[in-house]
Amino acid sequence: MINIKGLTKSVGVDKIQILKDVSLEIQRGEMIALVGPSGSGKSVFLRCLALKEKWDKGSFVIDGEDIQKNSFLGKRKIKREWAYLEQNPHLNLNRTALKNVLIGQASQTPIWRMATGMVRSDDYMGAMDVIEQLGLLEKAHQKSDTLSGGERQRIAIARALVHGAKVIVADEPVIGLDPKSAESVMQTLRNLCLEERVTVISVLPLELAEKYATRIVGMSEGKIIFDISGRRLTSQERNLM
Ligand SMILES: Nc1ncnc2c1ncn2[C@@H]1O[C@H](COP(=O)(O)OP(=O)(O)OP(=O)(O)O)[C@@H](O)[C@H]1O
Repeated sequence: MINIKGLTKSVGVDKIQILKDVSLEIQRGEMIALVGPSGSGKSVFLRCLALKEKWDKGSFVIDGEDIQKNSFLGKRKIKREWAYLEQNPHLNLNRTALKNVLIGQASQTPIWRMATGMVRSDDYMGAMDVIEQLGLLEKAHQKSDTLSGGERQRIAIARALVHGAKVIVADEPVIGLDPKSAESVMQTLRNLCLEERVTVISVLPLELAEKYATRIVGMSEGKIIFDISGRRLTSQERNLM
C-alpha cells in the first residue's frame, strides 16, 4: 500500500545527511512505531511522509501511484486521506469538541464552513458516531478548553477520522499526557488499526511501542537499523539504540 524506497535527505551548506536511504513497505492496518535515540531522524522521516518536508532522493508510492511522478494526484490523496497528529493538537479552544470535529482542519475545510461553522445534519450524525466510538460522547458539547490533554488528542483523532483519514501519522502523540490518558489514546489508535484498518505510523517511546505497535522500526543516525513484528526487542537490538 505504501512503498518508500531509498529516501535520502540532506541539510545545510555541508549537505549533512539526516535521512540515509530509508526504505519501508507499509500495509493497511499496520501500527508502526518509530523508535530511536534523539536526533536519529524519526520526526524528519514522519514529516516527509506527511509531505511537510521535501527530500532529495527516493521514491514514495501509495497504492501503486508514485506521488513524485503524479504529484498533483498524490498530494491530493495525502491531503484527503492522511492526518498528521501533532504533540499538542490545534483545536479551536472556544468551540465545543463536536464543532472541532465537524469543522476540521484548515486544509480540509471550505472557507465558508470555517467562517460560519455551518454543518449538514448527516455530517452531525457521522461526527457524533465517531465521537462515541472514541468514548467521548459525554464531552461532545463541552468547550475544548475544558478538555484534558488526552481528550483533546482523541478529539483530534476523531476529527481526522470524520474527514476520511485512512493513514494517521503521529509525532509522539502521547507526550506530556498522564499515564491513564496516554494509555487511552494508544488504545484508541490500536483499535482503529484492528477494527477500521486505519494505518498508524507514529514516533513512540519504547515501552509504548512494545505494548501497542504491531511493528517496531528502529532508527539511528538517519538509517533504519531494525524492523521487527510481533515481538519485543532483543537486548542486542536495544543496544543498537
Ligand atoms: N531543517 C533542518 N536543518 C538542519 N538540521 C536539521 C533540520 N531538521 C532536522 N535536523 C537535524 O536532523 C536530525 C534528526 O532530527 P529529528 O527531529 O528527525 O530527530 P528525532 O529522531 O525526531 O529526535 P527526537 O527524538 O529528539 O525528537 C537532528 O540532528 C536535527 O538536528
